[in-house]
Amino acid sequence: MTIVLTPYVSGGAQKLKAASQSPAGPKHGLTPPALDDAVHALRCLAQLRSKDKGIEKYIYLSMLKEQDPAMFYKLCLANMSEFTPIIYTPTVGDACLQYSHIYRRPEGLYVSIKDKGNIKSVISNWPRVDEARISVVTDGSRILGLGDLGINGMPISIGKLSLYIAGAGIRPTSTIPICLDLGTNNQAYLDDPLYLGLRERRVPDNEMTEFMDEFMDEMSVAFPKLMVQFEDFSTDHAFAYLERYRNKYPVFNDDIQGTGAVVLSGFLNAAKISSAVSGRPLSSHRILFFGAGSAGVGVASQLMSFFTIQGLSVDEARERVWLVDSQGLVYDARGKLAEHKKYFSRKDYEGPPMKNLLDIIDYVKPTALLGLSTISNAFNAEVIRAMSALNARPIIFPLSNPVRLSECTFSDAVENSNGNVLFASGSPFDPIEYNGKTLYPGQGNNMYIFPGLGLGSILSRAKSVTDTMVEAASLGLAESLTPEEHDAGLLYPRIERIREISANIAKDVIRAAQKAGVDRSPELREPNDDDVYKRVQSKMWTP
Ligand SMILES: NC(=O)C1=CN([C@@H]2O[C@H](COP(=O)(O)OP(=O)(O)OC[C@H]3O[C@@H](n4cnc5c(N)ncnc54)[C@H](O)[C@@H]3O)[C@@H](O)[C@H]2O)C=CC1
Ligand SMILES: CC(=O)C(=O)O
Ligand SMILES: [Mg+2]
Repeated sequence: MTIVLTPYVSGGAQKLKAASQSPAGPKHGLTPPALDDAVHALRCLAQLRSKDKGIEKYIYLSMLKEQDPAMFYKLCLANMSEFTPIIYTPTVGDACLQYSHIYRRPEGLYVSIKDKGNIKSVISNWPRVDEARISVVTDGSRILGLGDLGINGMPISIGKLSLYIAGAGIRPTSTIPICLDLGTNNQAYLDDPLYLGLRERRVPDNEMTEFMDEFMDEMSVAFPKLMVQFEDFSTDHAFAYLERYRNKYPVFNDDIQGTGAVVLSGFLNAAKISSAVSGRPLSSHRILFFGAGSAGVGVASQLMSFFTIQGLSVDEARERVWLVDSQGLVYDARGKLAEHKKYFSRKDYEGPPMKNLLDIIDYVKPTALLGLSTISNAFNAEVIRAMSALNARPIIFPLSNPVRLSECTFSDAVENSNGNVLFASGSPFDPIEYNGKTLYPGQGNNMYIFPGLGLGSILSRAKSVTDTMVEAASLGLAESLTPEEHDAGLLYPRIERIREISANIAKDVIRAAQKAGVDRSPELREPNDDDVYKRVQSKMWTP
């Protein structure tokens, strides 16, 4: 097995660019006479905007990032709401689906099951330009809502790290995108002559766990200051490996914890608006989850703290949550349940299986409906109308990605709720004009959380990522709305402010790490919050 790796910052074109420059300025003759950085930025944007298809824009930006990372990140930061749907969801979903076909060059670390027993030497091939601080690791088994994409999952690790760099100022050379190749059960890829991964079905769990133990151990030895973000592992493995490693290494699972944190934050802001209209106490909200996988259960667990903050006991908080999976309402009397669904399984329903979402809404009478099911249009007009009949301001969050799997669109939610919906989706939708008013959709995506959570964990040198650190990230995000954003009815801050938001979240995460006693940066313990915030900002890499 040949392992080839080159960090994307050292491509051939970049070497040519370096050769064309000296500290005193461009070497005469190696660049066009009128090349100017500010004008070139406009040229790059024009080239990007001249492309019709999302995937072409993705390829263009991917090349720009390799050739001129500073220009890429400068443009990204200046145009966040235009760039994120290209480098991240939804277009990154297409890039994953087609990765083996659009592949140009290696962009991360590929570790395969064939390397078991020899992972140390594979990792040692990673070029050490800077000390690695953050790695996003996927096994490609559940990429967004697109299923098992095998090695084609690599762009998700790359995309998340681009957001770490843009959104939290992590140095590009301190990041490692990783895709683990443990085979794939995707028959179309196994049959595809261009497929870049192992042409084998996924290995059994015991073999995977031996591999993961070796991988995590060697990573921690090779990169002692590294923080690992697990991404898009299929649900059973997502829970299992988070539990297995979370007290041993600095690691978190973005789909369980990052999603939990971002949804808690948006839910807090939505519930306050909804309760102000209905007069209903915050503690009496009733939350129906459509989808009970890693994301659904991760969010449900995080939302427990919404209720415990209002003074409910843990048992009372659990009573405010109902789960629905592909078999319908999740309840004990239904029979055998997957381990991760048991905690929220209802004990107070013993009737026949309840499958129809309208029937379930009629039974539960939810104030909030959250979709993490990958089923597009599951929240159809009737469902939205049923939620609107129950609530003056219904909370409806279709959170599945990419956008074509969203449980409903923003315009459907607005139309069928007469403009009253409190809305957040996983992938972005455009604002809508409704009755002479501009309505803005929230984007309830973990991209608001992981950059700040990662940065705070790195700067505090956290030994592990505690639940209190994740909760701090969530509450920090909820509190970061400006008065203008509140007045515009936003549930999340504008993405253009991502650096300021990430710095604030990082400060709160550092404080939580200190409280939990898992920090290893004593120099951050003495300064007050303002000074910690300034130190965080001063550590951010700026293109
Ligand atoms: N907005 C965000 O930041 C995030 C969104 N997600 C999205 O959440 C979705 C789910 O992710 P996971 O939980 O990891 O996947 P999963 O595959 O583990 O879970 C899907 C769940 O939906 C249920 N389901 C499937 N068909 C159904 C049907 N017809 N009716 C009712 N329930 C049905 C399944 O039983 C399962 O419980 C994905 O689309 C993913 O992109 C995941 C993480 C973050
Ligand atoms: C956003 C994300 O992490 C997901 O859809 O899996
Ligand atoms: Mg994910």
